[in-house]
Amino acid sequence: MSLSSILLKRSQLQRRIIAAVNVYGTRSFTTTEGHRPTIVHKRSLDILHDPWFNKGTAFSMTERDRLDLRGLLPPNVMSSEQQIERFMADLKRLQLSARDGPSDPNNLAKWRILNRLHDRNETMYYKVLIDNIEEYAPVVYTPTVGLVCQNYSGLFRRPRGMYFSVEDRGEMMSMVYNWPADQVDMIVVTDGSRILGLGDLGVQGIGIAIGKLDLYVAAAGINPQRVLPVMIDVGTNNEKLLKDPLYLGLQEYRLDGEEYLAVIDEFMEAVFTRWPNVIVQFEDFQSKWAFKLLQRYRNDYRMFNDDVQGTAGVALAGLLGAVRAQGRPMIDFPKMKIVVAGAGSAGIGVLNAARKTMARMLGDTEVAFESAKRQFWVVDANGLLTEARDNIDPDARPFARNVKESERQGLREGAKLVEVVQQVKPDVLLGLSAVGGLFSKEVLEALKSSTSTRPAIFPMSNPTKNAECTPEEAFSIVGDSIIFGSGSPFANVDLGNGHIGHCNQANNMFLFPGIGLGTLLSGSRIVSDGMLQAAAECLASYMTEEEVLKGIIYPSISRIRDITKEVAASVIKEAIEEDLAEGYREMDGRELRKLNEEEIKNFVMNNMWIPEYPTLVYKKD
Ligand SMILES: NC(=O)C1=CN([C@@H]2O[C@H](COP(=O)(O)OP(=O)(O)OC[C@H]3O[C@@H](n4cnc5c(N)ncnc54)[C@H](O)[C@@H]3O)[C@@H](O)[C@H]2O)C=CC1
Ligand SMILES: CC(=O)C(=O)O
Ligand SMILES: [Mg+2]
Repeated sequence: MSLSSILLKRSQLQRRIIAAVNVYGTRSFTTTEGHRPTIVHKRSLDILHDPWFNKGTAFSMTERDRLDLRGLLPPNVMSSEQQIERFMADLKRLQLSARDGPSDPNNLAKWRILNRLHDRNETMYYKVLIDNIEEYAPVVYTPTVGLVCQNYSGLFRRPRGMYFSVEDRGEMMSMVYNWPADQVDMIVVTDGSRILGLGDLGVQGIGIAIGKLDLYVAAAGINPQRVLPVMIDVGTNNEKLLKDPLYLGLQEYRLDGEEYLAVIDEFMEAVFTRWPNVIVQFEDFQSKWAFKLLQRYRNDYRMFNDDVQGTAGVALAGLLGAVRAQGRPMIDFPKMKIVVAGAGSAGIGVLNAARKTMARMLGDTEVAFESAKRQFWVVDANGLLTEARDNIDPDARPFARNVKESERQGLREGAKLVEVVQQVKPDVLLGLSAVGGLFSKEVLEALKSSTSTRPAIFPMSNPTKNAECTPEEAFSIVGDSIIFGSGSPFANVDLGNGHIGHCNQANNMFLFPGIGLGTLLSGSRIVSDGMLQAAAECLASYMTEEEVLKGIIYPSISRIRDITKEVAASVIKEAIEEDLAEGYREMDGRELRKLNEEEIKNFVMNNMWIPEYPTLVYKKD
């Protein structure tokens, strides 16, 4: 369509609006409704990106179908009045200070500025992000992404990603074609049911999928044109959102049981039909579904669950780092006593991975596997988990302590965290409970009697406010020699004696980009346990002895591209060893098998997207 005809169409539209205003006096810009339609020569995202034609969330369902917009907007259709109310509420909120975490009160304002750049110029956005990753990862990712999700109704401007809702049942197979890209490498999908430690945020959880994919681009060099954030809106059980007139999602209770599964099945079938080589990362699904969906799909689709599997690998690397930091060999790992607070998708994932690793180190026998579980004490919302507990969650059952053994240790079913720490004197206290401040003064005091020379404290819950303790609390109460790793970033602590207390970031961001990239480039049809184990081992051995002895057990985020390259190469190597590697593009499985370790790393690096402007030329269709 020529520029002059666009301008003509626009001036026609303008005239019609003016005429409508003249006829109806004070009526708003929706007065074109019911009149002769405006002919547009665009569809899909092109309409949403055109300020003249875009109506955002006000596109009716029939218009969405007519214009190939289905799935490109949150499901709740809003009136123009509601849109303005939402905009004004957000504008007013700007006047309140957007405080998030102790370190930076302006993070939400920074997010808005970065988000506007993201909408205008993706290359520049990613260049800014990559070049300043240490400063802006906490803005596009945890902790600020949590605040963004909580305020998403107000922050929503230009849609990003796809929304599949209950209302789309039976339509998903065709809807996926509304997405403009013929190639999609990476999807991050959430149903919004457990966003970080913030609970059920419904459709607003799309922010977490966007934030994770930002790291896929920044860390793994996945081409931003080939990523797709997805929100599956099956309702919400968040009472506040159910009553909020400005909420963008479906205002009904969450679907459950077979009906829920049918929606996720339909989504998986649709995306793998259009993009057979895509990798789907499941993110922030409530535990109840996280494990079930993983078991349901992992043998048939290229998918993994980041909270269960990515977190497990990162925690395992931290646990092994804690052994090394004591100057002990890694093989001492099976002797560690570990208290885990939180038995949800993340906690159970960590427990399973750590137990398996211990068993492998002890000879990989049934007996070793059985005895390894005795190294763990699990405390959830109901206290210490023992076999005396009613209705134990099947995924947690293997870690329930024997009642008699516990009594001998002075512990009973439901014992408080502080009692468990007092009696067990653990080497490691790890939190995945989502309860801010759970590692209270009393708990940390109790940890002073740890039998370890360097107790490790991992308050891994996100965002910052949900961390089980701060580094200041941990170092000041337990002592200068501790190892500290938190899910969200904290600044190092000045210990006041010329020494620095190092704050590691124990976050799955060090693994998921490499797992995704390695799977993509290996061409494996599944993400195997071996590939995940290889990723974790690579991270565990990445730090030098000297760094580890200083308490630095994870890399700085400024090295995230390098660690991601290493992790991806390990994943590819393992896929080759397991005979799963089918290759990527011109590098088919046979060629891939010929590469040595260095060549695999070069192959990975050469396939990482870098933010540079390409030269553009125009060619008529
Ligand atoms: N650092 C990282 O890379 C990651 C951190 N996480 C964080 O882990 C947290 C938990 O995630 P999920 O396991 O998926 O959540 P979840 O809701 O499935 O599990 C939470 C668990 O904590 C327990 N809990 C609640 N109150 C407790 C208390 N007072 N004492 C001890 N345990 C208590 C619950 O019983 C439940 O077992 C979230 O904050 C999330 O942000 C999750 C994945 C990765
Ligand atoms: C980091 C992450 O995946 C979470 O907190 O859920
Ligand atoms: Mg997560």
